[in-house]
Amino acid sequence: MGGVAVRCVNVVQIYTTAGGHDVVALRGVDLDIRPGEEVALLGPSGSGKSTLLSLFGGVLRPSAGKVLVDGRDISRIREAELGRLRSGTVASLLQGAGRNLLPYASPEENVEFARRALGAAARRRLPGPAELLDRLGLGGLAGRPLAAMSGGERQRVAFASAISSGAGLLLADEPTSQLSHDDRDAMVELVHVVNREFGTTVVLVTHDPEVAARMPRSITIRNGRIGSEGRHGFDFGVVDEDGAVHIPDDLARRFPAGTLVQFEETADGVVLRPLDEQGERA
Ligand SMILES: Nc1ncnc2c1ncn2[C@@H]1O[C@H](COP(=O)(O)OP(=O)(O)OP(=O)(O)O)[C@@H](O)[C@H]1O
Repeated sequence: MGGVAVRCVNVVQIYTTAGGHDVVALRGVDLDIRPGEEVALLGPSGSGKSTLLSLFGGVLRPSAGKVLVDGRDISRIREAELGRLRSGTVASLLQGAGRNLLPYASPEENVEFARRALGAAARRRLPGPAELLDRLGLGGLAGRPLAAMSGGERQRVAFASAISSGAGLLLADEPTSQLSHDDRDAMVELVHVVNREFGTTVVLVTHDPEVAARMPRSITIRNGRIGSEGRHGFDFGVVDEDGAVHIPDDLARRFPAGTLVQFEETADGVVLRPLDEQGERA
């Protein structure tokens, strides 16, 4: 199946509300996600995470800048190609997706239903429902109607159905938010299994720091911009196009807005020193 790359170049997204007001949801996002990467998107409510997912999924076109999915510029491609991208390249898993499955059908029948639009060549190339469920470690659910399953089990079947058409990019919007701790952990493990088995690129929105910590890369969106990145348990600032770096929250409390700071290069790096009102070192 294989994963696809996602690239954002100075992406701006502006919504116009019914009242005619403009809301700037993204204010210049630069981002590269390599094929097969697993990325968590974090950030406060309203920071722009779902907007970014909608752009990656070809549901929105950016107001300015470029979004490239598998090398295709979604602001330029025609509607028909955008439709193919949405149904073939991208799989989306929404919150509570398990509720939207066929309740009296088995997992195999649900996966088969999700594959109904596939052509003959894709059917030959991709694993069938039973093999897919086995490879995802969900073979034990086979044959049981969904109505007899727990919410977590149904969500796992929804996950299998979402990726069954061979998408190279999986977009998951808070897929663990309504799950117990055990089901949440099983869902995160399923993300890793899909990534390992098929090389799928995964972008997962979450408010749960424990979920984010279990992804190899996490990106925090703040106020429509990339605020920081975490990799393998370490947090890093990200320099934007204007040379600005977002100060981590714990440091920002010590440097209220308007604080004068001096940058001093040392042998070890750069030191940031606050100045007092007289312009002297505080
Ligand atoms: N269709 C829309 N029309 C107008 N404004 C919108 C629309 N969709 C989102 N917004 C606004 O854009 C900004 C970013 O919203 P977005 O849903 O992307 O944030 P989010 O980080 O996903 O939030 P949450 O964690 O609450 O889901 C917010 O200010 C939101 O109110």
